[in-house]
Amino acid sequence: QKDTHQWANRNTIVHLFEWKWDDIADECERFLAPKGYGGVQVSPVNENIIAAGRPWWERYQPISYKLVTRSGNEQQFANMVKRCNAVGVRIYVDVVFNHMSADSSNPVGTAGTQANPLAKSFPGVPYSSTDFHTSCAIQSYQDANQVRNCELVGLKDLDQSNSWVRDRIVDFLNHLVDLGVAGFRVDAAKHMWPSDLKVIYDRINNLNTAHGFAANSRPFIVQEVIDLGGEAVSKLEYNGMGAVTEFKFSQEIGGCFRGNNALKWLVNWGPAWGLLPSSDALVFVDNHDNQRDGGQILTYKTPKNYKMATAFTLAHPYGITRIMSSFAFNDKDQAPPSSDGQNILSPSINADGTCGNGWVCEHRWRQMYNMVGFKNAVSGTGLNDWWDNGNNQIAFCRGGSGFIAFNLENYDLNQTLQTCLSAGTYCDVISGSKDNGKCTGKTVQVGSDGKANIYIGAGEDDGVLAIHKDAKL
Ligand SMILES: O=C(/C=C/c1ccc(O)c(O)c1)N[C@@H](Cc1ccc(O)cc1)C(=O)NCCCOc1c(-c2ccc(O)c(O)c2)oc2cc(O)cc(O)c2c1=O
Repeated sequence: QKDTHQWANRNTIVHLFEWKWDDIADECERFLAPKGYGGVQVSPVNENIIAAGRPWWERYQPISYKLVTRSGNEQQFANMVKRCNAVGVRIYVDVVFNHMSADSSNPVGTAGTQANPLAKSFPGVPYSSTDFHTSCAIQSYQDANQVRNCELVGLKDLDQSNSWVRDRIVDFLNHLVDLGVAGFRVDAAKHMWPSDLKVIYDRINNLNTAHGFAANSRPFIVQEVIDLGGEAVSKLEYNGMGAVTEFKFSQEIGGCFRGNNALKWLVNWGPAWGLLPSSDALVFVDNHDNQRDGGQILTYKTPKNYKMATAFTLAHPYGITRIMSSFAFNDKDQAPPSSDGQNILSPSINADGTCGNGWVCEHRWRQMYNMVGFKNAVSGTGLNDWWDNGNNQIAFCRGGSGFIAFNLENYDLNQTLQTCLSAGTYCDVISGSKDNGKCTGKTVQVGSDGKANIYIGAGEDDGVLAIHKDAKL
């Protein structure tokens, strides 16, 4: 089921990776709702293994479906969902039900539950060995059967065709729907049979009307399918049942905004690039996993290019957009910020609205939240009036509601361009904001012909200029 977002013009999701429930609730009220974010993807809510050094990926090793993690307990989770829904910010839960944890000596979970992965014994659910596939290692991603029926890096592989397993998963998901969540990000969907997933999705209840959802609303499902081509399993096996993470988006947009592929080629950005149909594609510049992979993927570590790629992602009509909000890391396994090695440290909020305590809070960067406002302002329009200089300067309109220009050349962009906007004075929402009736950054004068002089210096911080109807003086 593909459910249209509750608000056609508030549909950008932010992944508040590793944030605690109480902090997310605060962020919904003080920042996300006022800035027009539509939803939050939260880290896994179910009990996970306690691994040495508390690496971020320990949350992807389930011990049970008890709602107790380092982000908080069930009461705190329920409270967060209630507070965020109350201000129109939806909650999407990262659910891990392809597998349970990998082998480790007498592991304990974040709710204090014991397990014996070697014996495929997880009494906290309970699961026992008959609920798992016979152990085999995934040796080839060219064999679709191995990818689904064997163990991903030693993680005990649940058999979703087994009715006991299906019941436990459905109960887990329906418990979350009852608490008011709007949908799910299905981890490692590639490793589960589409037919089994379909049965499970169809058994999820309609969203809880007590939380403001219209009657008969279906959960919004995003399926994590890492498919860059060349594997036996295809993203096209999953996009009939819900949205799918489009990793090719990340890859290609990184190449373009690193300067490895001219921006002018983005004129036909979308399915023509081998990407999923727009309404099926969950798109992002980086995610919690590939931001650690290096390569083409852009991250907060290269801020100018990252802001340009994010601005393009939010300005372009293609896909369902998700913003990554990270904690700073050097080592790829690094744990989220902590002052005692056990508890997660809350982000601090600086006077200028940025975060401290090791949290990057990309979603709080002006260039990001102002582009969420741009995306909301241009809702319902297409892309028109594309312009480029034949290389790394591009610009386009969104109907008569918005205009954006990019300069990735090592020389200035200084052109009179068609902005498609009505005559007047506009604030550039990249170099500043419209604040109390004035522009804190650049001002753009649009003439009665819709044209304006657009200037983006080669050395500027951001390489983008964006104006829209809600940023008009
Ligand atoms: O790097 C990691 C964790 C990565 C990871 C975690 C969650 C995700 O949603 C994800 O996409 C990746 N984990 C480290 C450490 C690790 C963890 C567990 C383990 O048994 C062994 C090692 C690592 O080096 N992992 C091996 C390479 C990454 O291989 C993983 C993939 C994965 C990577 C590429 C693919 O094309 C693909 O289909 C799956 O998905 C996971 C999903 C999980 O739910 C839990 C996992 O441990 C993993 C996972 O290890």
